Amino acid sequence: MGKVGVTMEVGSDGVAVMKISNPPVNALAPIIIRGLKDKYLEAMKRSDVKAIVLTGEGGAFSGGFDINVFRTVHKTGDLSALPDVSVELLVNIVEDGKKPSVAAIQGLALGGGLELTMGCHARIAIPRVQLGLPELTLGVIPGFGGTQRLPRLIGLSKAVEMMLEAKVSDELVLSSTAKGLVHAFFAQRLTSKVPGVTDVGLKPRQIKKVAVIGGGLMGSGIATALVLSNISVVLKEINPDYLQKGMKTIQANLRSLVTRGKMTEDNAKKAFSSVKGVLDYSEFNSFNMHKDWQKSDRAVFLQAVIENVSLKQSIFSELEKVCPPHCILATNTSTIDLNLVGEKTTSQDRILGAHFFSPAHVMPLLEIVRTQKTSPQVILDLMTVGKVIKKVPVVVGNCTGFAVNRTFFPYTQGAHILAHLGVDVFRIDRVISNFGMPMGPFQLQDLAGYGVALAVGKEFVSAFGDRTFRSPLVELLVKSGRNGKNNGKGYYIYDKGSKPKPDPSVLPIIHESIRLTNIMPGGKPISVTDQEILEMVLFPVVNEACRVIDEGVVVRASDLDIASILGMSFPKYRGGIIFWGDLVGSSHIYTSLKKWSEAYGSFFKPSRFLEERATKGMLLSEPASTSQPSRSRL
Ligand SMILES: C[C@H](O)CC(=O)SCCNC(=O)CCNC(=O)[C@H](O)C(C)(C)COP(=O)(O)OP(=O)(O)OC[C@H]1O[C@@H](n2cnc3c(N)ncnc32)[C@H](O)[C@@H]1OP(=O)(O)O
Repeated sequence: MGKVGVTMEVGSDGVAVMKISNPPVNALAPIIIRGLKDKYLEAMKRSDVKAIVLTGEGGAFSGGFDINVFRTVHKTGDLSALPDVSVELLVNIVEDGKKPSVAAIQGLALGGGLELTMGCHARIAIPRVQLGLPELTLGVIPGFGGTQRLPRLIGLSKAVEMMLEAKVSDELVLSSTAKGLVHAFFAQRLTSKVPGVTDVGLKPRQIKKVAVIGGGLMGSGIATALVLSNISVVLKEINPDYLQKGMKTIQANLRSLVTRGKMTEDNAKKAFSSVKGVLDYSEFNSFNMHKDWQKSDRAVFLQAVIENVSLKQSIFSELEKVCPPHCILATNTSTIDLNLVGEKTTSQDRILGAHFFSPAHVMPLLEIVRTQKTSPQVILDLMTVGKVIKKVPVVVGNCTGFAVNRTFFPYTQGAHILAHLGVDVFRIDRVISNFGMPMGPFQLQDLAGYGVALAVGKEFVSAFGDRTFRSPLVELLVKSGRNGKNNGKGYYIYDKGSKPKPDPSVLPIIHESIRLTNIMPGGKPISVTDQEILEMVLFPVVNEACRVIDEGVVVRASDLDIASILGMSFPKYRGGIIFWGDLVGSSHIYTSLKKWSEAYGSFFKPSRFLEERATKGMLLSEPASTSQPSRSRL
């Protein structure tokens, strides 16, 4: 770890080279800002200094203002922790200074880092530097004068305006949006720290090749993600037709990136040429035998076949016979128990789940599911593959639905209960999308297809029967010839080229389901506000998230925040499901759920963890005290 501070060396030519040092990205922490001020004042005073070159240590200029300070301000509400950089340092000292400053940029200059360069009198950069003002992604605006200088690159006469800017910036720092986004920034980085895996001195091994078994929607999406990051793929299918279909899907995925200007034709061709289609395992035993490979290199065998336990079991048994013993055996599954999948092998230590979200080459989350037997090295290796292919890997324990699907199964359930209590499905969808989800639960069901809803529903009924709402609605929809977006008819009508439109002809089917389930109190629709609709859909999700934390399915509560943002598109600016739950307050969530469980049944019953947190007035995100027995599945 380099020394944190600002250094200055004055050459015989009268140029003072000032270097910001705060590894890894030279964030502008208060100590750096103080250092800059001191060194600048010294440079201005010294007669041997004629000009200043401002740069950063270790290959980067600066990644911007230290985001940890925002966190402190969010905790305390005290804005005085924010130093006055825009006027005091940049206008009065740097810009107004009598000696010229040149910013020498390498690596990156982001946010406050870039604004610092704008305050200098000139800027020089090496090619391929990363420049940007990403403040909005944290819910704040460039607060060091960047909004003024960037358009004009001059700001002396605009000092007053800049101060007003500074005022808006201060207000935004305290907004719940900034709090949520800053939380998400750190929560995302924390997912890469997994106790017992990333802190025990293990080194990730290079993965150069992945065999993907199954070229359906998921398999071809995963293969696309891999070749996009230069990992070569052997795609195995069971017959030439399926194989050709899989290869075509990969090609189409790549072509759509070219069409959208995200990659060049040449690169797409190169990527496609690193997929090899095969129909048997004959190629697999030569994996890791390549002459260029180090002993420590590994290959991953990833099965992306349909959710069928015996099929997954037999594939792993076959793989165990044909592939070298140090290869990793992963399976893409969204719900199936991993202990079961590995049961018929003696390779449990190298078996783990790689749950990609569809479309796999687009969605950023990779849920890595470990069992009690998976070795830390194998987990670390798959985390590394995840990062290489630009996913955010979140390591979770084994249970039905793992972290994301399990936490979110009550989302659709709550919406269905409301519909059967007589609340309009389109109103429910509107309320939920106004909250910030990209679409409501009914439209989401249309998008995922009813086959998925029925299959996943069965898994949850058998695992969590005590809190599953069973209704015949989806079956009735299928019987009436609807299959959601797949066939253009669901709760909504899907006409090519136009937005989904609510379909009034679905209402009689819903009424039939209401009649069959008969849960409306006194046979009459309940009357609820939009706020109650929101809470009746989302509080059960928070409740299940509490169980997931309590059972140790996730390393820490904030991992669920990231999993909910990246896997379920929970609004990032709300910080994730647990962060939002804490903003709302465990006590309000608990009392509401209790009231609804008395009125509408056990689906709403508050979990033990929620009850305890509410009673003790503790945050849901607070780690359990060490005196409590560990129930971890990790
Ligand atoms: C008033 C001003 O206008 C306001 C501002 O300047 S707000 C800040 C604007 N700057 C930003 O938003 C940049 C945020 N940082 C990033 O996008 C990325 O970290 C990056 C592109 C700089 C580097 O990415 P990458 O190489 O993948 O490394 P990454 O893991 O993200 O970061 C490395 C470490 O630096 C930390 N870090 C990065 N930027 C930071 C910052 N601005 N403040 C504090 N810590 C920061 C990360 O938390 C991480 O810490 P960890 O190792 O303890 O987890």
